[in-house]
Amino acid sequence: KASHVQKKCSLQEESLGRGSFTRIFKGSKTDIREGERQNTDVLLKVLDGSYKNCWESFFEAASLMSQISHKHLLLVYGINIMVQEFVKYGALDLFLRKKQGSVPVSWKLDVAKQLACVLNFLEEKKIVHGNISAKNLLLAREGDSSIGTSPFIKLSDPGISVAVTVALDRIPWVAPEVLEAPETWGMECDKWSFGTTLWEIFNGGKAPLQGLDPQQKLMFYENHEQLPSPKWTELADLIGRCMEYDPALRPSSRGIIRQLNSLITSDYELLDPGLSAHA
Ligand SMILES: N#Cc1ccc(Nc2nc(N)cc(-n3cnc(CCO)c3)n2)cc1
Repeated sequence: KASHVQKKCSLQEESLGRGSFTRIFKGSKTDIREGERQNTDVLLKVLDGSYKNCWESFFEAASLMSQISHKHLLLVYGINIMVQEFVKYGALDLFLRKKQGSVPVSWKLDVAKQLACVLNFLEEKKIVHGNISAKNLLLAREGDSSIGTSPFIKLSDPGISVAVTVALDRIPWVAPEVLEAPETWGMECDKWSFGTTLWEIFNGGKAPLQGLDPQQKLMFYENHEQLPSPKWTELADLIGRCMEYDPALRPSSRGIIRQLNSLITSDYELLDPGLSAHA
């Protein structure tokens, strides 16, 4: 198992001065190996915003240095700053927990459909995301039915690949076959995670299998268990089909979109609005 090496870079506020195109800061990185913590002083060179057009050569130089080593050559630990667009309302799981179930079913279905659409896009490009979850769905627009605006989500980067982190803490998002044989996993693993994310969306952003320790989580897969079904049977069916232990039985993204559309047209919410509150 890849040892769970956790890195944290803390950054001193004031800069130590300026390089030609960069600002430099003193920081420290903390590695945790076999449970013990090692602090290392680091120097962070950040490219000046005004020179952003020369970031290619900045990265080229840095990556060249990180590929060779010599006792008189400066060690480059990594090029580890990713700059993302700031998404206004942040991660969906936290948003749903804050909203405490006051989010209408139609809002949740809209978000589920948007995720199914981007899943379909990735499937057509033959790209496996590998880390679909509510915490990796970012809410760019809150959506307010009273003024007729709908939510808008953005799927975040997969982050560190599953193989690197201890996949156990990714249960029940990581597909079972990925734990079995990481090299065999393919498109279907994103369908499994889609099912888990659907479950999160309709359970107020609660983390599934919370409180289970890694051993118990492993048993959940060993015993081919399923997450507790939501009351809405059509939704439970869709989640169950996505979280099939046999990858070949999981629906295609087009199948998922079709089934979601049929959910939307069903008059579930009209039946008894009270019901949908806790769907
Ligand atoms: N209160 C608040 C609040 C917090 C954050 C954002 N915005 C934003 N933009 C991004 N590009 C990425 C993330 N982000 C959040 N959690 C993760 C890790 C899990 O994916 C990534 N958050 C907006 C509002």
